[in-house]
Parts: sequence; C-alpha cells; structure tokens
Amino acid sequence: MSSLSSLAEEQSHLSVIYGRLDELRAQARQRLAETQRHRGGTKEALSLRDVAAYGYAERLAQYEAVEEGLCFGRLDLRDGDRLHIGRIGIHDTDHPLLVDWRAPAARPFYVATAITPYDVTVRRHIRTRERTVVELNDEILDLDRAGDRALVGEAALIAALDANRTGRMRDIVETIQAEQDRVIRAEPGGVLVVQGGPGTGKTAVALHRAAYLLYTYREQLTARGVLIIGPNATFLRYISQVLPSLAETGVLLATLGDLFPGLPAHRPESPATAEVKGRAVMVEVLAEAVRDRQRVPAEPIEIEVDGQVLRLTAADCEPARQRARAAGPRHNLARPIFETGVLDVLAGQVADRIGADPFWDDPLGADDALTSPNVLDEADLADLRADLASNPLVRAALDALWPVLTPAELLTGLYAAPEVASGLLGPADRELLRREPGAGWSPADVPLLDEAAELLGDDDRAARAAAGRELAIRLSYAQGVLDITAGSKSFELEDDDEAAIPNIADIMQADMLADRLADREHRTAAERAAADRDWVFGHVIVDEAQELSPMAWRLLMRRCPSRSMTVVGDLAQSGSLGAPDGWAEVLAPYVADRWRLAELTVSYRTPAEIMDYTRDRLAAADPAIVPPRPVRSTGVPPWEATGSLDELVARVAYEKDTVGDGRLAVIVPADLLTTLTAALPQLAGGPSPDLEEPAVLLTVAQAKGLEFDTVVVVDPDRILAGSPRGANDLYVALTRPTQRLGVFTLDHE
Ligand SMILES: Nc1ncnc2c1ncn2[C@@H]1O[C@H](COP(=O)(O)OP(=O)(O)OP(=O)(O)O)[C@@H](O)[C@H]1O
Repeated sequence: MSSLSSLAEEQSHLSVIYGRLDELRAQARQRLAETQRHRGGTKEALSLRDVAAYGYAERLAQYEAVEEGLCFGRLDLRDGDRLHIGRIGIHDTDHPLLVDWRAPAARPFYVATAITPYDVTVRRHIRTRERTVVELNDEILDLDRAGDRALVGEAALIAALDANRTGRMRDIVETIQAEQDRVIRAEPGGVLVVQGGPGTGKTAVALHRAAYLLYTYREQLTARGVLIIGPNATFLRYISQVLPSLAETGVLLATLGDLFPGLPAHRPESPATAEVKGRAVMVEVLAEAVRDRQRVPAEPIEIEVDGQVLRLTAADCEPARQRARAAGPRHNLARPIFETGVLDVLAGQVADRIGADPFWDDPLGADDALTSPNVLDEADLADLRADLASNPLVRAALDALWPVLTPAELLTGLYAAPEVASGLLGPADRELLRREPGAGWSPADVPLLDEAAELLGDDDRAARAAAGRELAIRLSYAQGVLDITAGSKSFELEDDDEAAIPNIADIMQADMLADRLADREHRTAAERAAADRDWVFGHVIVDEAQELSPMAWRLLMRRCPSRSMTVVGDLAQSGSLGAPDGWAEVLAPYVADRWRLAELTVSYRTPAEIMDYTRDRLAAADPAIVPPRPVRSTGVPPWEATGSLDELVARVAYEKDTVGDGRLAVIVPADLLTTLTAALPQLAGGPSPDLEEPAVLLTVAQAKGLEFDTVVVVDPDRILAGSPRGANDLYVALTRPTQRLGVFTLDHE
C-alpha cells in the first residue's frame, strides 16, 4: 500500500521529469522547424541540414514513444542517493533526473537481492497512469526480511502477468527478472543460445536485448542494423510494438520469406516439401543443377556465319567448359571464360578457311615459308572473335550451352526437372520438389534462392569498386562537416540551452554521417538492409530458432559473418519435420563448439494448473517434455469435454463471453481448419489473422510464439497423430493461455 506522502513525493519528482521531457521535445521541434525553414545555400549546406533535420525528427519520435510509463522505478542507495529508472535517460544540466534502464547504473534495479544488494536498500516500482503516479511497491533489500523470494518486484510482475492480453506483445522493461537480465546484457560477441520452455520470456528477452545492444553499442550497430527473424508475419505483427515503445527503430523484423528482396515468398506448401528443401544436401543439389546448365553439345551444333557452316562438337567445347569450371564456383562470372574458349574454336574454323596460306609449305615460296599455315595474325583473330561474339546465332548457341542464369531461373529449372538431383535425392523426395513454373515462392525457397545467388554470382565488381570510391569521398566530406560543426557549437540556430541539445558532431561519427549523406531519403540501416540481399548485419537475433532448417541457417550465417548472434528457441516446441536434436548440431558447422548457452527456467505466461495438466497430458506421448516452473497459479483448472460440433460452438461462445476484454484463441488441427472456419464464422482467421480481434481461429503452426487469455484446443489426439512431431505441436497448443484452457474432443460420427 502506498502512503499518501510517498505518492505525493513521487508525483512531484515525476512532474519535474515530464516537465523536462516537454522542454526537450519543444527544443527538438523548434530545431526541426528551423532546419526545415532554411532551404537555400550550397549543396553541402543542404545536405547538412537534411542530416540535422533527420536527427531532430528521430529524437522527437523517441520523446513521443516514451510518454507512457516514462519513469517506473527508483533505487535508494546506501549512501543516501536515489536513482529514478525509466525508458530513457533525462538530465537537468548535469544532474540525472532519470536513468535509462539500459545504463549500467540501472542494473541493480533488475538484479539486486537482499543477499547481493549492490548497495541498494530499497527498490521501488512506480506505477503510473498517463502522468499520474497511481501505486508504489517497495522492496526492502534487508537480509532479515529477505525470506526466499526469488522474484524481483513480485507485485508489479504479477500485475503485468495477470493483465488482459491485447493481441500485441508489451514490453517488460518494468519487471525484467534477474535470469532474463543476464541474457539481455550479455556481451554481443559470438553466438549466444537462449533455450527455455514456453512462456519463459524468450521473445521478450530477445527484443529487450536488441534495445540494450543498440543503446550500449550504438556506434557499431546503428550503421549495420540488427536483424530479428520471426516465424511468420502474424508473429512479427504481434511483437512489432515492443521496440518502438522502447524508442528503438534500428531493427529489421523479418521472416525468412522476406530475405530475398524483390521475390516475396509467402506461398504455402506441405511440411514434407519444406523439409526436403531445407536439407543441407540441397547445397549439392543446387551445385548439380548449376553443373547441369554447363553443357557441351550432345549432337554437333551447326552455325551458319557469312555463308560458312561452323560446327561445334562436344570435344570442341569440353576444354572451354573445363577452363570455365576451374576458374571459380560462380557460374555467371565464369561465362566469359567459357565464351572465350568457344569463340576461339569458332574463330579458328573461320581462320582456317579465309586465312589459309596456299603456299605456306612451298619450299620455293617467299619469306613466309615454314612459319605459319595461316596468314591471319593475332589482331585479325581478335577481330574475328569480336564479330562472332556479336553474331545472334553464336550467342544463341552460347546461351544454350552456358546460360547466364538468375537464381529464380535456376530454381524453376530444378523444380521442373528434379531428375538432375537423382544422385542426391531419392525418387519420393524429388517428386516433392517437382512443380510447374510460375506458382510463386515459399519461405523454404528463400534459402535456396540465396544459395543459388551465391553459386551464380552477379558481376557487380565494377559497381562495388565505384561504391568504394564514393564512400571514401563521402567519408572525407563528412569528416570535414563534423570538424566545422564541432568548431562552431551553434548550428545555424540561436539557442539559450545549447548544452542540452547535442551538436551533430556529438551524436554522429563520420561514417554514420557519410551513410546518411549517401542516402538522401535517410532510410535507417534496417530499411536499407531490407532492400539488399547480401546486407551484413551488426547483430542477428533468431526467434523460434528451433524451426529453422540447415539451409536457413546457411543464409543467416551469410548475413552475419561476425557471428554476433542471439539464438532463441525451445527444441521441445519444434514442429518442423527436420528439427535438430540439439543446438550443437545446428551451430557446429559455423562456430564449432564456440557458442554459449543461457537457460530460462521460469514460465511467466502459463499458470501452474495448466502446466500440470500439460505435463500429465504429454507424459505418455513424450516423457522428455518437461514444462518449465510456473510463476503463479490462478486456481482455475483446465476443462475437458467431448461432443458434437454444435456443442463445441456453444463452448466457444461461452468462453468468448467469459474472456471479456481479453483475447480468445481456438487452436485446431490443420486438417480441421476448413470445417471449423465454417462452423465458427465469428472468429478471425485466414492465413494472417488479426490478433487484435477478440477471438481467433488458428492452427498450431500459426499459434507458435503467441499467447491469449483463454485457449480452446480442439481434438488434441488428432494434433498428436497429425505429424511425427505431434507431441511437440500439442505442447505448443496447450501452453498458449495466460488464464484459462479448455480441451475439446469432437465426436466424429
Ligand atoms: N519479466 C517479465 N515481466 C513481465 N512479463 C513477462 C516477463 N517475462 C515474460 N513475460 C511475459 O510472459 C509472456 C511470455 O513471454 P514470451 O512470449 O517472451 O515467452 P517465450 O519464451 O518466447 O514463449 P514461447 O516459447 O511460447 O514462444 C509474455 O506475455 C511476456 O510479456
């Protein structure tokens, strides 16, 4: 219970903090308006103003984002100091009014205990509504009163966990627990695997880690961006509000299907086909498909050039093919080598006819005797080759033998004729790949398209060299700009609170500014990365990582050569047919055993009653599944029922009424989706359901990573039997609720 005087004291400090926020906002707004008003001047001045305007707009957006719940905690320290903890850091001249939750000074808020208090005597959780303090919860970190409490800020935590769901994930910045904090603040280098059961906060932790890394290593990470991979578009929408609410924008949220720019890949396909496409052997299959497109004529090709018939045989072309293959693995880049070899052969045939010297071996001949049978010299031969190279018939022959291919063309060819992989895939697997051209791409195609792009290669060397030269020019220009602005603290504006608003030189390094100048639309790294297939990220976070195939891992590792990665998942929840047995199996090809494991052990989502039911229900199907320890109980046991479709409809209607402002999900076996969509038309559904609707109908695959106040699972035995990984699927379904679970078995007469 918060005393009135404490509430009033906190309120008065909070008002000071909000007052300062308002001032900062007004300053940023004024500076933005000023920079936008001055449009004249040199090109350099314009660029500089654009950069400044971008910086002020970004700052303004951050101030707006933190309005709600700006300050949520206080630490009283042994030396009498007090620190208020909040979403961003705010200073008043040189005195901190609010410490950013990610700053080292804020860490005790999440990890201090009575046993290890980090000089903290009291930890206070401050609950606010708009700009008003409504509740305070104090924890005295005193050994005598410590008890065996393992939770940090228990009251605030339980209030957050009990709150109704909204269809959008919320940030947990006010109640991060110690084991989660350790993951969030772990060093960014190397691969960190975060394993934990359902509801242990893996996704929440992954998102807060992104925010922490961007804050702590801003210089390294802003330029390259952070990539977060999620399982599907619905999940990405579900988590999309968390980072903006933490005032972070430099993150690209994407599914695997988004990672080949220009080729959207959202076509559904069978799990069996996806599994074959995800196998590591597909690297060899693709290499084979490429080799298959490097041909020599099965029958001699005849090409008529200027009345002369030239012939290309397999023996003529084989040396060219071997030279081109030896030159390197990239098919398109090797085409000029093949082309030169074939043109040499053809030019030789033309030369034999038009340049033959009838007297070359005439002992009485003049001074050309015994030197060469042909009067054409190297320059003539080069002309001949150039003429042949532009001849459409010759080009057509070259294109048939060694075509320049796009990744999509290579894959389309492979799917139309998968026999090319007969040494590597059995007949049933090859049939799973077979497909008519033009039906669109699936997520499992993306790693294959990416692999194909690597095998084929774009000849972008000239473009890269030009980009390098341009970067050097921009860098030196940007450094000049920073030198000038650092020298003159006032940037085109009069301001009496100069110290409060950073100068560009304070907030940007030359390379960042150079990047901004290069990109006149001022897109963030994340936005630019989304359009660039081989963009290399500063850090990659993979959520639901247990679902990724070996081919998907290859793609992600290419996007992160530094291997600065956070891999988040739960092997026991994997529904993919090719799921790995352990993280070592996944990571060994890339980092051997140089990866770290962190485990999350407490389930925040699912109450004890549902966890107990889940453990018992799955004990027979898969004893290896051990649900995590729940943090709370609701006193409401799950219900089970069997009945007709009408009875199911009635049960769902009852649960929908009961859930009130919360959210309800009905999770069904994939093969019943059509029937139940028709029977429950009031539920939102479809391939990408709107989770903000009060009630939704989902398959297990769609429900992965999500949560709802109430869940009704339909036909659990059918889910169990529906796939070799049925126990894992049922585990996912049963652990989605935060409050109530119902399990309904349909009478299938
Ligand atoms: N420290 C915390 N404070 C408040 N809420 C928390 C905390 N940790 C986790 N939660 C909440 O618990 C729920 C489950 O978290 P999350 O979805 O991140 O778990 P998960 O491990 O990714 O689950 P799954 O494996 O099922 O995808 C979310 O509502 C999240 O906000």
